Amino acid sequence: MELLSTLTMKEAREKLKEVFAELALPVEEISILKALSCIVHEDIKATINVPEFNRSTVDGYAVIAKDTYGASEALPSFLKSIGEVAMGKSTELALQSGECCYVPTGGMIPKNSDGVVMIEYTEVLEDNTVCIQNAVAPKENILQFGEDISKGQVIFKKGHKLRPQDIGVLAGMGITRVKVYKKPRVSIISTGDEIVAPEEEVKLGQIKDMNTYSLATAALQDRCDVMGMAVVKDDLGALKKKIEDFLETSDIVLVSGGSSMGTKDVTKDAINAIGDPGVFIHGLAVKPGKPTIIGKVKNKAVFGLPGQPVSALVVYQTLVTYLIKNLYGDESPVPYITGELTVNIASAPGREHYVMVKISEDDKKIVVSPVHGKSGMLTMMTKSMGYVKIDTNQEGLLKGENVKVYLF
Ligand SMILES: Nc1nc2c(c(=O)[nH]1)N[C@H]1C(S)=C(S)[C@@H](COP(=O)(O)OP(=O)(O)OC[C@H]3O[C@@H](n4cnc5c(N)ncnc54)[C@H](O)[C@@H]3O)O[C@H]1N2
Ligand code: MOO
Repeated sequence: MELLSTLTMKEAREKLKEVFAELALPVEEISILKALSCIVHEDIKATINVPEFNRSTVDGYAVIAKDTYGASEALPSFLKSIGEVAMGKSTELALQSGECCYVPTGGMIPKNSDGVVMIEYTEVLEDNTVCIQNAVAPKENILQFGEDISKGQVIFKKGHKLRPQDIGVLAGMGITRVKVYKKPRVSIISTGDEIVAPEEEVKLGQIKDMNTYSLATAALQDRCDVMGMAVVKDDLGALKKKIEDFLETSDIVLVSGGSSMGTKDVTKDAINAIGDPGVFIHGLAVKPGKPTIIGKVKNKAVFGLPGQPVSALVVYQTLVTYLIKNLYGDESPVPYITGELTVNIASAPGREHYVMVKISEDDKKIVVSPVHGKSGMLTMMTKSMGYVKIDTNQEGLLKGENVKVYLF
């Protein structure tokens, strides 16, 4: 009997990157309001300086810093006010030594001024004299020309994922449209004679479909367009036909179930029957997720994920997300936090082991404890906040050890 090959996760990722190196996503130009979480397709350079003029960061009096040295409540400096800067207006005012000028927060600093004293440290006396009760250093309370963004500087590199603050910066430079990668199109099939749709009645021996839904929403979370979802019986012809249909509109097809070596496990044959090169990985040295299949047909990716709901989602997160990020050129690491293990966790060497864990705060420490269960129990994942990785050759982790928890 043909046995599963057992590539390590690292080897599988390298292979995935190599095989799908040509599978580039198309690019589109969209409004920045639609671009949240989109991946920037080319370096974006600043088109202007921000700010474009020296700007006060407080309400107060623009001064020549030297004129305020040593000033305090007990021993103030007295400066002559030469006027006021209006918000949103340019000013021609210029300070001479011994002079000051009122500026609102965000207002333009008059010529020769190099500091602003906050209004609460000043008092206006008669004859436009202002009593200054606090000293300021040069550049204090001023946002300098180009200090935030300087024209020509690369502000977002190709591959950057846009967040709300990034969208704000683009708007601040007058860039209202950006070139980003189009979303990858993903379709999902669950196979199994026992699987019924969630809204249908189950007979004894049948189960309601979880995987189509958990995988579709995982793909949405990865900013994919979900093109199709279907449940198919364990039938080679029917599965082949459904995969082919979905390949017409999708970049990636996910099949859950039928990935193992049972007589009814037809996913591998269905992928191979569609075309070359077909399946190039069957079996990973990971737990859960051992009977994973990966194939390439019609220059697109087809994954055969294990049917067990936890295994399907873990393989999705460790491999499918990896491919999607690669298509985007998104090199951001998987977010993790570190914490201290509350118990020993055993692991059989030979497979990289992903252990679902809970995180809590105890005595100002982050503590990590395993959530027990089997890969058929999806609630094991709903009770978890992430997973801890035990390397292939490690026999386990020890209580008190600091571990990385990859969050999901
Ligand atoms: N002789 C061997 N048997 C098994 C091996 C092996 O290496 N040798 N591997 C085991 C591991 S590990 C896993 S994981 C499973 C994966 O098998 P399949 O991918 O073929 O999955 P199925 O047999 O179709 O289903 C497994 C399990 O999950 C339930 N399931 C399937 N699809 C769904 C769905 N859409 N929603 C909810 N639950 C689903 C299904 O009813 C089964 O209970 O193989 C082991 N066996
Ligand atoms: O290793 Mo399988 O993928 O969990 O039960």
